[in-house]
Amino acid sequence: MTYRIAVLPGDGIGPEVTREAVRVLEAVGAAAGIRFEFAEAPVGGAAVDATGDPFPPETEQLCMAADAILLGAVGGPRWDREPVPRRPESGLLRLRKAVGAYANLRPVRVHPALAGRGPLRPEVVGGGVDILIVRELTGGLYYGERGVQQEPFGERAYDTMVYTTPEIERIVRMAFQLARGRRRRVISVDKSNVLETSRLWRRVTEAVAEDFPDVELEHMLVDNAAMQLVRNPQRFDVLVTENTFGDILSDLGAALAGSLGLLPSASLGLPGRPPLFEPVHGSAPDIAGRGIANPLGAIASAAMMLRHAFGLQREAQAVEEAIDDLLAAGPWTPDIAPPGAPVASTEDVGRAIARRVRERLAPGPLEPLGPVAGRDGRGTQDGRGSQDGSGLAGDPVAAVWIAGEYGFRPLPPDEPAPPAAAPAATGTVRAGDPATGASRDAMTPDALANGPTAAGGTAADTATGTNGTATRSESPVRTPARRGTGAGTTRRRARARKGA
Ligand SMILES: NC(=O)c1ccc[n+]([C@@H]2O[C@H](COP(=O)([O-])OP(=O)(O)OC[C@H]3O[C@@H](n4cnc5c(N)ncnc54)[C@H](O)[C@@H]3O)[C@@H](O)[C@H]2O)c1
Ligand SMILES: CC(C)[C@H](C(=O)O)[C@@H](O)C(=O)O
Ligand SMILES: [Mg+2]
Repeated sequence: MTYRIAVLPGDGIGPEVTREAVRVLEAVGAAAGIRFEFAEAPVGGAAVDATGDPFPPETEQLCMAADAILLGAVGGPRWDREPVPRRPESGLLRLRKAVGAYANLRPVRVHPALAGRGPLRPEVVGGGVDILIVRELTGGLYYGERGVQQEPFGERAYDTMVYTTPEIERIVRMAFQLARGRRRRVISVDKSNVLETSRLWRRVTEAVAEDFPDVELEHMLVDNAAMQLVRNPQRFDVLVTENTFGDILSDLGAALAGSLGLLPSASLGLPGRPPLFEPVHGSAPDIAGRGIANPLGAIASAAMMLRHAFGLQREAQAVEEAIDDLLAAGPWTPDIAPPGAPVASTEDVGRAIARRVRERLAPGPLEPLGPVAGRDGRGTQDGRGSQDGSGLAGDPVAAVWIAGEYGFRPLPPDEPAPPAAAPAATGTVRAGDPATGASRDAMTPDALANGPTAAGGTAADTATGTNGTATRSESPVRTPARRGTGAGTTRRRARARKGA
């Protein structure tokens, strides 16, 4: 089995951290006998310089032919005055849209060794902060109509935030599914005291929650959420929110973790499209070229790729454990080094992780890895997919995604995950995989992106049954029995377990 990885290093520290992530993947491949095929292409400012386009067609083709995409970062002052189509960030937004990467998972954990090293007191961030930010990534302000107009008094600029029921439903549903593999708490963050999109967000979230009586739902206004994340981060398990709020709150999460350089992300998307993995940070022009960027966010993103794109649980766990070891014992880049400790380079850290990964995955008698629960609450006893060997059922993310491939129909709480792919060796969990029998056309990107159809239906009307044949079904979003609580309130709703 060969896994094809499109590598888009991008700008600034992007190439520096991506190099180390690739080094670690190569170590995984060599130690575990897995073949990764890397193909590099420019994106962002580098692509503007090379071709005049921040997301050139050749890069798009490479991405579409890949099993997964690893991206560094884009942007920098050099391109800040470029017109919008030539801005590096436009390239990233086009890439995310092209692969339909609507679900951006940004885990925020505070490693015990770093609890006192960030800006917050150890008593605030110690004691097990483990948050999964689920950020909607292909809608909202980022993709709404925008413009600048000349007026007699000067200029008038506008951006618009648009969300449709299906766009909200699919991301919220994924958040609930993910919560089931964790502490079963969802905090949905919005601004429903002001924004119409947020009021729709709340209504749809309430409706989706009806299908998850075993998961506790709380709504929180985004301004309060920012404060609560700093005051009491242990309170959060899964935080689901729209695009802009998720962008801002995840950088705040980085301050909890100790450094922006630590945070990884996985962006999962539409059937038949490759998922995207990138650190949360940007191109960090202030430290670019100095070899001191922290590569752990990029390396942890590679670990998420192993798990979510390829179903390689054991290998992902080996990388994550190597990161944990290193956070405790060093070497550390300057952003996380304890006072007085020698500081290491980006490359030193990458090499140290690669060495630890090789040791962990070396052939020979292995120590039992034990349950993997912890990081996102995923994993199984054998550390490689589900215990029945299906390779997917033990992984809530994969299961959710598969559910999505079948048309984002409601997955009733007690219903087992849909048929899983053949054993982990079959690799990718994307739809269209012959192993799953799923149709690549299970749900068209247009239907998902555009929401309600002219006929008044929703994208869910074209849902596809588990046998891969097209069926018509009602919209999975029901009219909520109870509406959101309206302006300015935060409400907690605890639900009893079904049948309990
Ligand atoms: N996904 C992306 O590609 C992405 C994300 C954010 C920002 N950007 C772009 O990056 C450029 C710079 O933006 P910014 O300065 O606001 O944000 P940034 O994330 O690049 O940097 C913010 C701060 O965090 C530090 N930092 C970031 N990554 C680090 C790492 N790996 N190790 C150590 N320190 C790290 C930087 O030195 C800086 O002080 C802009 O052009 C922006 O648009 C791109
Ligand atoms: C560079 C920018 C477009 C991007 C975003 O806002 O999504 C970045 O801030 C991120 O968090 O990935
Ligand atoms: Mg950001």
